Amino acid sequence: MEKLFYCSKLDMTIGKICCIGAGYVGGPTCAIIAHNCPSIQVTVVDLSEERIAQWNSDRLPIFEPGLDDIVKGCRGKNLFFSTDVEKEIIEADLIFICVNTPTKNYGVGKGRAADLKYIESAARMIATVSTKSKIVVEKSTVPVKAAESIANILKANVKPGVKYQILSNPEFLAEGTAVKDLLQPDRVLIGGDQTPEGHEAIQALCWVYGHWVSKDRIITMNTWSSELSKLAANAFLAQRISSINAMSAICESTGADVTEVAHAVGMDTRIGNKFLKASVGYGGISGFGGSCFQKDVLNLVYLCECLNLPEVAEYWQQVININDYQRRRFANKIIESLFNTVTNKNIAIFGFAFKKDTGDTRESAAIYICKYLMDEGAKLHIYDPKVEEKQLITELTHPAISDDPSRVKELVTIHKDPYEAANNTHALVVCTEWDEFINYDYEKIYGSMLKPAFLFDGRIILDHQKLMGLGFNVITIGKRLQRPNVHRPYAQAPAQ
Ligand SMILES: NC(=O)C1=CN([C@@H]2O[C@H](COP(=O)(O)OP(=O)(O)OC[C@H]3O[C@@H](n4cnc5c(N)ncnc54)[C@H](O)[C@@H]3O)[C@@H](O)[C@H]2O)C=CC1
Ligand SMILES: O=C(O)[C@H]1O[C@H](OP(=O)(O)OP(=O)(O)OC[C@H]2O[C@@H](n3ccc(=O)[nH]c3=O)[C@H](O)[C@@H]2O)[C@H](O)[C@@H](O)[C@@H]1O
Repeated sequence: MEKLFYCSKLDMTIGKICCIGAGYVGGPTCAIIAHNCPSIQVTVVDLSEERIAQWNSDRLPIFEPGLDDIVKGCRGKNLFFSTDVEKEIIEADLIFICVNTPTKNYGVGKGRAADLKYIESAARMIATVSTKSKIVVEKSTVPVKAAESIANILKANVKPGVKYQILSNPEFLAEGTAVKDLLQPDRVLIGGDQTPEGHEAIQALCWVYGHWVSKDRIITMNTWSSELSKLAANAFLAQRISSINAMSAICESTGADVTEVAHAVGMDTRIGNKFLKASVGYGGISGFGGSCFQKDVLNLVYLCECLNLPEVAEYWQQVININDYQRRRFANKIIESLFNTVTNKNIAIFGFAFKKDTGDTRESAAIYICKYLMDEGAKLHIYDPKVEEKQLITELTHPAISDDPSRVKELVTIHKDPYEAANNTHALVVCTEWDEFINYDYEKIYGSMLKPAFLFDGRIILDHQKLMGLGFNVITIGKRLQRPNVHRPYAQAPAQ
């Protein structure tokens, strides 16, 4: 049996880990810890009975390639899912706070600041029930100095003999590749107090990750640097996507091809090709989606404003503005191409998840494309291989998307088969880069559509020349396509 890590300053051994929040991060992260650390008992708790029941069932609440096998391999041995939040907190030596931190939709900072109410309630719960010392690890993405608030809540309510150390350990996994990202992380980041007690807590968490991550990939620093590094990393990634999307607009007006531009730029080793080529291929449609980029960049903008750094806030706000612009631009292009009206036209939507290999729809570009088309009265026929019907309807009937749920019902049909979705439509819009879309029988699809048949490839994944050969009018991002053998001169700059 492995010797467990003993923290002399807190007088405890790391034998039990509890994770508060059984979501996209808490579930996979703890499954990987349990898989790699058989001597540690890991329990993931959540207030949602439905979510915990799903984690304990054959159908996990989230789709992540490779996750099923890992969960099934350790569930019931050293990995548990429970709604008994209090009991698990009491027993744990180390607690991950992995709750959601959405953008605030009320009060001060509405629409920009991170809503920390779930973090605070988790911290208060720990403070209320703990009867022994603990290391509390902030894994949720938070504004800088949030760990200080957690520490203040814990210390203000501390029981005699109980001590706490607070660490920041932000998560960098991406959905769809969570298992790979967790098993082979680029880096694990741990921030803590620069005191002997803080260093020991940092070492305890390094020991946990050290079971499968090599030492040179585990970096430690002060808490505030760690918190800011997470926001900075997401802001840099989002900025790259907005940069290439801004270029895509120039490409469409000049005859340049954004794929070629991204290739040329990305060959510079100082710049690198990641999140450039993909941004054209994956994010081209309408900028970035997903639960985090927008929320975290907005969170950074708000932080800058609070710190009285308006120029810095404005700089990062532009990343969001370009993303919004890209979304709108693509929807407008669909409407313009369809002879400036989509009212009562049938439009097939291929893909609703915010990226491939996930069923997550949060902030998905497809939601906004659907919204803009529904606003114009288009009839949508949606197909996604992983998104559940209930989830899809919840997104489209959200008050920010539609103020009339009955109208959504009238305009939207959800299909289980892509060929059915495309049948009798005026246009087909690819919104997610699912691999299966590449190999469909487009000849069959073309044959079943109304003519002229339009195909809008928002992810730049299809063979455009082949599709045009079949008869489709193909429109994509960052490139003007010409029908084979048809000569169209480039647009000239407007006359002075
Ligand atoms: N989704 C992602 O790919 C990534 C997310 N993050 C960050 O990780 C955090 C969690 O994100 P997700 O897992 O996506 O969120 P999620 O919404 O999927 O999961 C959060 C869970 O916490 C539960 N919860 C909230 N308050 C609770 C409480 N007091 N007690 C027990 N359970 C509670 C909710 O019921 C929910 O199931 C966020 O801060 C996010 O920014 C970081 C990296 C990647
Ligand atoms: O904090 C988070 O939540 C996570 O956010 C992103 O992960 P995720 O949102 O799951 O997925 P990404 O692969 O980053 O894609 C985000 C969005 O950007 C788009 N994208 C991605 C890459 C690209 O080059 N261009 C582009 O538009 C995707 O289509 C998607 O809509 C980061 O990649 C993770 O490191 C981070 O941990």
